[in-house]
Amino acid sequence: MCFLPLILDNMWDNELWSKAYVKQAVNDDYLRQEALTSLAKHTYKAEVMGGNLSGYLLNEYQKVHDALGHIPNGDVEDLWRRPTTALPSMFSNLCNDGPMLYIGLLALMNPSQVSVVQLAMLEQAATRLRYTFSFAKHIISLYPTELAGLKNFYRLLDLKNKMKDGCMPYSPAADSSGLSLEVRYESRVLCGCCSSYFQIDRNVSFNYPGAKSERDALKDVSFSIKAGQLVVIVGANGSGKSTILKLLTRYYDTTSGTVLIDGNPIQDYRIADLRSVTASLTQEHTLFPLSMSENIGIGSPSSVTNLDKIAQAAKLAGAQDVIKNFTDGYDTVLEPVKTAHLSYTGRGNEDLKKEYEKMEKTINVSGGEKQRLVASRTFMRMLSEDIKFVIVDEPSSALDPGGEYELFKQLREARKGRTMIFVTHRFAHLTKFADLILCMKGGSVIEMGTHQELLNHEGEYAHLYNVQAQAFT
Ligand SMILES: Nc1ncnc2c1ncn2[C@@H]1O[C@H](COP(=O)(O)OP(=O)(O)OP(=O)(O)O)[C@@H](O)[C@H]1O
Repeated sequence: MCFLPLILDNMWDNELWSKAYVKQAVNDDYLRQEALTSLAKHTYKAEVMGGNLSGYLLNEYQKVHDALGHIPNGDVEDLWRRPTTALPSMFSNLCNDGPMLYIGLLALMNPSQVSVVQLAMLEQAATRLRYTFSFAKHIISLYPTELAGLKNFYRLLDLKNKMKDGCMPYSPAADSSGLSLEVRYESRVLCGCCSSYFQIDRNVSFNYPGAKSERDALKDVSFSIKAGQLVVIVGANGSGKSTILKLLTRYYDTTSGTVLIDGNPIQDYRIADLRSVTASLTQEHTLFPLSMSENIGIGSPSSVTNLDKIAQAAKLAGAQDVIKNFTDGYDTVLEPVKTAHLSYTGRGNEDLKKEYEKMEKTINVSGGEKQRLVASRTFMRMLSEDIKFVIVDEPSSALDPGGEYELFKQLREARKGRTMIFVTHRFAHLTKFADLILCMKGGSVIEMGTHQELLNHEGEYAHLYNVQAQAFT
C-alpha cells in the first residue's frame, strides 16, 4: 500500500498555499525594517553610496530590529509553518539577521570593502536560507541545492571590493569653501644617457571594466578646476560627460593618469571622507520607501529630524506645494515597500482582489514632481556646512522650462562658493555664469574656456549654443 497520496493530501490541506487569502503586514517596526532592508537594492546604490548613508541606515536597522524584539517577523507563510521547537526558529532568525549584522559591522569598519550590490545579494541569500529552514521539515530533497547556495553565500562574504581605499583623511583647506580638482597623467622616466629623471605629462584615459567597445570612454583628458569654480560640461550623447563625474567622485579609478584633489591623488584619500564633503544630484537618484521628511532629511543624516531645515530644502527645490497636496504631508510614504499579497488560489476571487488593491494603493506624482522631491534631498545636503563639492548630472529631464530654470538658479545660489560641476544638455541659461566650460566629443575635451571665449572660437560649443538659442528666436 502506498501512503504517498495520503501524505501529500495531508500536507496540501495544512499548507497556506492551498487557501484563498490576502495578507498585509501592519506592524510599523516590521514595515520600517523591510523598507530599510530594501535600500540595499541596486536601484538605490548611487544615492546610498554617494550620500555615505550606510552608517545611518545600519543604525536605524538596528533600532527597529531591537524594537521588534521577539515578535515573529517572518512572512506569514513562514510563520504558518513555523515549528514549535526553538531550534529551527533560532536557525531561521540567525539566517535572517546574522548576515545583515555581520556585513553591517564590516561596512561600518571599512566601507570600501562592502558594496551595496553585495549587501543586496546577501540579503537575498539570507531570505532564501530562512525559507529553506522553514521548508526543511517537508522537503528534505532540496537540501543539496540549498547547501550549494550556502557555499555561495559564504563565498560572497570573501569578495573584496576592487577599489582600494586610501588612508589619508580629507581635511578641507580652512580658507576655501570648495575643493580644487585636476585631471592629469604624469610619470617619472629614467633617462638612459644622463641617468636623471624627467617628467612626462600625458592625459587621463578610461575604459569601463569589461566594456565591449574598442573605444575608450575617455581619451587624453586633462583639465584643472580651481576651488570654488562653477564648471559646466557639455557635449553630445556618449561623449563622456557623466564618466568624468564618476572619476572625480571615485566610483571608478582611471585606466591611466590621475585625478588630484587639493593637490593629492584621489586614491590617497579615505573614500568615506570624500563622499562626506560631496553633494550630488543625478538621474539615478530616486525616492526611498520612507516618509517624505526622512527622504529629504537623509541628505544630512545629523539633521534628519530638523523639520525647519527639511521644509527649507523642499522650498529651494520647489517641492513644498507638492508635499502640501499630500493628505499626510511630510509623513507621506510615496513608494512604500510592497506589504500585501494575494494568494495564488485567491486570484479568481473578486472580493479578495478588491481588498488587495486597496492595500497596495500608492500615491502617484508626475515625473517632474518626483524630480523636485528628489532634488530636495540634495538641497538638504547643500545646507550643511561640510559640503565642498557639488555635482549635478541632468537632473531636470522631466521638468517644464520654468521649473528647470528655477532649479538651476536655486542650485547656483545654494552653491555659496563651493566647487560645482554641472552636466546638462540644456545649458543655455547656465553657461553664461560658468567659470569654465568643458565641451566634449568622442570621449575627449575638444574645447575649454568661458562662454564668451568659446563663442568667439566658433567651434562645437558655439554650434551647440546657437542650436539652442535659435529655438527661442
Ligand atoms: N557602465 C558602463 N559600462 C560600459 N560602458 C559605459 C558605461 N557607462 C557609459 N559607458 C560608455 O562610455 C561612453 C561615455 O558615456 P557617458 O555616460 O559618460 O556619456 P555622456 O556624455 O554622459 O552621455 P549622455 O549625454 O547620453 O548622458 C559611452 O560610449 C557609453 O556607452
